[in-house]
Amino acid sequence: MLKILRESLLNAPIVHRGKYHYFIHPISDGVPRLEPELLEEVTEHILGMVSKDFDKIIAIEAMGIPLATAISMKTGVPFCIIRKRQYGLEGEIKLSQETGYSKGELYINDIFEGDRVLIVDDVISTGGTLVALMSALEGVGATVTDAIVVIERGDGVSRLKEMGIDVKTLVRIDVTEKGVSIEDIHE
Ligand SMILES: O=P(O)(O)OC[C@H]1O[C@H](OP(=O)(O)OP(=O)(O)O)[C@H](O)[C@@H]1O
Ligand SMILES: Nc1nc2[nH]cnc2c(=O)[nH]1
Repeated sequence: MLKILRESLLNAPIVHRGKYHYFIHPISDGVPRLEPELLEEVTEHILGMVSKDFDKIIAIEAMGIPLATAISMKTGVPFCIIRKRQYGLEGEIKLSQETGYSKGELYINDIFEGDRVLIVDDVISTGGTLVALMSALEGVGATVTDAIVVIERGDGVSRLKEMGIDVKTLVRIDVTEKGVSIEDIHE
């Protein structure tokens, strides 16, 4: 299980963003090319981890989008993208996103009180993005049925756990200048 994901992570190149060792992988970057077999392996696995019914899928721009598209087509459930662009629609919510290597704004549209949402994303690292997103969704009155992220690095998952938020991941990795190593994989 997750054989293609495992192999592709072990072959991922590393680049430096300041002091941050940034791995490059089809699921988190769309580079090298994302083969349909890998997308199929990962999205099937995500669906096997879902614990409750949901009526919207939420994906964070950019690399949550291929995951949400594939899950939407498999389930028939629509997806909303949390965008880095402001639209100025009524009810739009602005979030500040801070990762290990970037800062910026995200905008939520078309999520309302009572929505039952599945969050999917490619990577969790510091957890900053999900902390901001979860608190905004709570403010709206939406219920997060599951938050599932493919690749985990750093302490984001434990940081969210301390706040009472459970995030499921498929694989936990460590990244050094030499490359990616796999610490734990959800078989
Ligand atoms: O746990 P954190 O430290 O908050 O990092 C996780 C975020 O970093 C990546 O997004 P990025 O802003 O790089 O966007 P991308 O999908 O456009 O590459 C990833 O898609 C997560 O949204
Ligand atoms: N592609 C990629 N996305 C990330 N998001 C948070 N950390 C990383 C990383 O090292 N690589």
